[in-house]
Amino acid sequence: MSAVDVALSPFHIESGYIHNRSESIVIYLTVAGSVIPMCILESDSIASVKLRIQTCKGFLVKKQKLVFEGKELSRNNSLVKDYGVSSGDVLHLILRVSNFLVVTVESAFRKEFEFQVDRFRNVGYLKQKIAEQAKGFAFINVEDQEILCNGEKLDDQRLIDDICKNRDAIVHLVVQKPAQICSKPAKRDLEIYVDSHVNEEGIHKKSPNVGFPLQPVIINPNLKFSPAIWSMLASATEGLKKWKNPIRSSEGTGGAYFMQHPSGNKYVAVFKPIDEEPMAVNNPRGLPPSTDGEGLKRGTKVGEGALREVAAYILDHPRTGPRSIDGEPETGFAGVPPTIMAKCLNSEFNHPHGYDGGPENIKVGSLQMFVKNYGSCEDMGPRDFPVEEVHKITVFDIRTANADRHAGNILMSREGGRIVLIPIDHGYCLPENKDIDLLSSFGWDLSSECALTLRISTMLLKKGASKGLSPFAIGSIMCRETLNKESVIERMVQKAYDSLLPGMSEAVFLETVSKIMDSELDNISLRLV
Ligand SMILES: Nc1ncnc2c1ncn2[C@@H]1O[C@H](COP(=O)(O)OP(=O)(O)OP(=O)(O)O)[C@@H](O)[C@H]1O
Repeated sequence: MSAVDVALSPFHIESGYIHNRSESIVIYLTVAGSVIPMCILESDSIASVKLRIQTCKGFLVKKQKLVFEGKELSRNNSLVKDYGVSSGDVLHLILRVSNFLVVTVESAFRKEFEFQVDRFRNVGYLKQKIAEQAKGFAFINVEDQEILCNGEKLDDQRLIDDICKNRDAIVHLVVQKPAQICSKPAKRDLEIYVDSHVNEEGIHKKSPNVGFPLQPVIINPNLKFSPAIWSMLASATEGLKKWKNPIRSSEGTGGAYFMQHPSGNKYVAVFKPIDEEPMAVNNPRGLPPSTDGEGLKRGTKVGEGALREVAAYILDHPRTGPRSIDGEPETGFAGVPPTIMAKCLNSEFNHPHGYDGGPENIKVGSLQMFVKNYGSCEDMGPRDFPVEEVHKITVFDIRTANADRHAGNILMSREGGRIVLIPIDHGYCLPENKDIDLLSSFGWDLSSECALTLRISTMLLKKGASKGLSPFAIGSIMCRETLNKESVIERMVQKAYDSLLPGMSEAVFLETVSKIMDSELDNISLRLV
């Protein structure tokens, strides 16, 4: 049964589940265009609600994101009532679904090989992958392959997602010529079993691509891009010219598009348009637009995600120090992939009000280099992760007060057999702290508030490390234990703010934070000994 099938039937209220009827409430889950009533208790934790969704609907807990009134219910230990959810409320369920399908190639007698393929690729691409994968035991040219489904020959342009939508699919591969080079007996007919995972996405739109060169948004004309960034831009532009359209990722809460290499064989970049961010007007996941401008996470603003993505790359200093304006070296300490601001015009982006190729259809967003990976850290236990790889990301997250780090936002790659972790998705770094927000009365505007967050986070990282605190201990200082209990860092900042006299400068404020932090960290170190 597919995700879409299960989403259509309402939840049954199991006998025995509702112990205290006075506390029970009915909420409505919206998922993949359907609305599902669900009976829960106000005292249920978010974790248990997600577990019930998994039990009743089959969506894995780790693939679920629940959103209520524009805020993600991200704290699994918090209760439904902590988030102010009450009877009759509507919760949005966002599912993170893998883009990849497992393709198994079998001969009449046994399994031959297995590989992964993106569900939004076409049959022509599947043939290329088969030719590549089959090299070890037989030589199968792309042009000699015919792929059939239910006796019908499949056109090269047909999307793989179309073939196995909502179900596993078995297609037949017929190789026209006998294999020419083979280490094992040649196979004339191979059966391909395509294992389809759930898919909540709609049908991939095929519409004409009005050519428009992808362009970097240049704010400082003195800034030079590194050769790697130019090459990413050139490949993605060439790909668009060759009608290799952007492909929307089935993962994530916003619109994220894979920009293709001109060969159509690989991705070169990920483009995230500003107007498709979570809670933005053209969000393709059906999340309602923000009513107060605040994003999915506290302290972030809708439409600033792309800027934060670019900021994350710039702030990820190389080991030698801050990157110079000529863009070199391109890799920073934590390995955030090179990211720039860009604009692009393409019909494949989400245009709910229509597409005519006019200037109003141009999208501005972050363009990040695509990193070849073997999935995210969600797909693997942490035991094999090198400690320094974990620490480099911890250091980056503490400095930028990143509000959205989870295993799904760290990709896994390999360099010479060693696991390398790549941090992605930095749309929620440098949040404005609500308490620091109060400081705007002293004349600090948005950008200086973000800068202040960065300064205080960096101060905490430096002082914490010099006092021998572990990354976990430092990270805990920045996290709230419960939804409504301020974190230790929030309390320190509040204390400094309370002791400020009108008219005092930012330098004096930071000096006060520094003193408070020293004494708090000494206490924490003593408690940990
Ligand atoms: N630089 C990259 N290289 C390779 N794949 C990437 C890269 N950036 C993003 N992706 C892929 O695209 C998917 C969607 O991106 P991402 O998670 O950043 O989107 P989002 O809408 O901001 O997500 P979220 O809901 O987690 O905030 C990711 O799951 C990942 O598989």
